[in-house]
Amino acid sequence: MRNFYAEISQAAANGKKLLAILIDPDKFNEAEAAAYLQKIPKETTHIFVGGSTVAKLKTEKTVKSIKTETDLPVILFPGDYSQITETADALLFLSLLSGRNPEYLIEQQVKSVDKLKNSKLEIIPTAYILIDGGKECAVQRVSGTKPISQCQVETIVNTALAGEFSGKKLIYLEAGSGANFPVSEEIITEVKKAVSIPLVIGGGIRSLEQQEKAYKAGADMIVMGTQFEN
Ligand SMILES: CC(C)=CCC/C(C)=C/CC/C(C)=C/CC/C(C)=C/COP(=O)(O)OP(=O)(O)O
Ligand SMILES: O=P(O)(O)OC[C@@H](O)CO
Ligand SMILES: [Mg+2]
Repeated sequence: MRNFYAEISQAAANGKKLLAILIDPDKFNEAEAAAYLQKIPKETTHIFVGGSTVAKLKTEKTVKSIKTETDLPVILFPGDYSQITETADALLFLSLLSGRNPEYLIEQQVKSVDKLKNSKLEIIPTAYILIDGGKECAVQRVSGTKPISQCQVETIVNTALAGEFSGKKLIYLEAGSGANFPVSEEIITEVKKAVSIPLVIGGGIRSLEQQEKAYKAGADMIVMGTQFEN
C-alpha cells in the first residue's frame, strides 16, 4: 500500500518540489471534473480537497468525481471534521497552532475519532499556522483566531518547532485563501532552517514567479487554490 507521507518526505529529502492544487468543494462542479483537471498545471503532484465551510456530503461527491478522472493522490484538507470521507487517500490532521481556540487545537480532532478509528485513511499530523496575508481570511473568521504578523518571524519559527516537538509530520504555513500577499521568503527560509519535517506553503500564490520564490526559499510543497477557481 502507498504511504503518501513517506512519498512527500522522500521528495522533500531529494529536493523534488511538490505542487498541490486545492479544490474547494463548495465551488466545484462534479460534472466538470475532467475539464478542471485539464486546466491545472501538468506539474501538479497532489490534489487537496477542503474548505473552511462545506455543505454536508459535498466533499465526498467532489472526491469521487476527481478520483474517476485522475490517479493523483487526493488529500483531505478539512476546515471541519464533518468533511472527512473514506473516499480520499489521506487526511491532513490539522491543528491550528497559531491560534488559541481549543476547538481547532483539539476539539475538532476528538470529534473526528469516531469516523477515523476504523478508517483506512492515512492520517498526517499537521501543524497548521495562520500568517497574516493582508486581509481577513476564511480560516480567521471560522476559527475566531488571529493570524501571526509576518513581522513576528521568531514566533512563527517557534510555533513551527513546537509543532515538530509535538510530533507533527508536516508544517503548513498559511497566508489564507486569496491572500493579498503570500508568506514571505524570509519566513519560509527561517522555518525551513529550523525544522526537519516537510514544509508546505499556501495562500495568495498566483504566479510562476511567486512559486519559484517560495520553492527557492525552502518550500517543499506549494498549495494553490484560488488561481484555478472559475
Ligand atoms: C483534523 C480535523 C478533524 C479537522 C480540522 C479542523 C481544523 C483544525 C481546521 C483548521 C482551521 C480551518 C478552518 C481550516 C480551513 C482550511 C481550508 C480548507 C481553507 C481554505 O479555505 P476556503 O474555503 O478556500 O476559503 P475561501 O472560501 O475564503 O476561499
Ligand atoms: O486559494 P489560495 O490563495 O491559492 O490559497 C491556497 C490555500 O493555502 C488556502 O488554504
Ligand atoms: Mg478558497
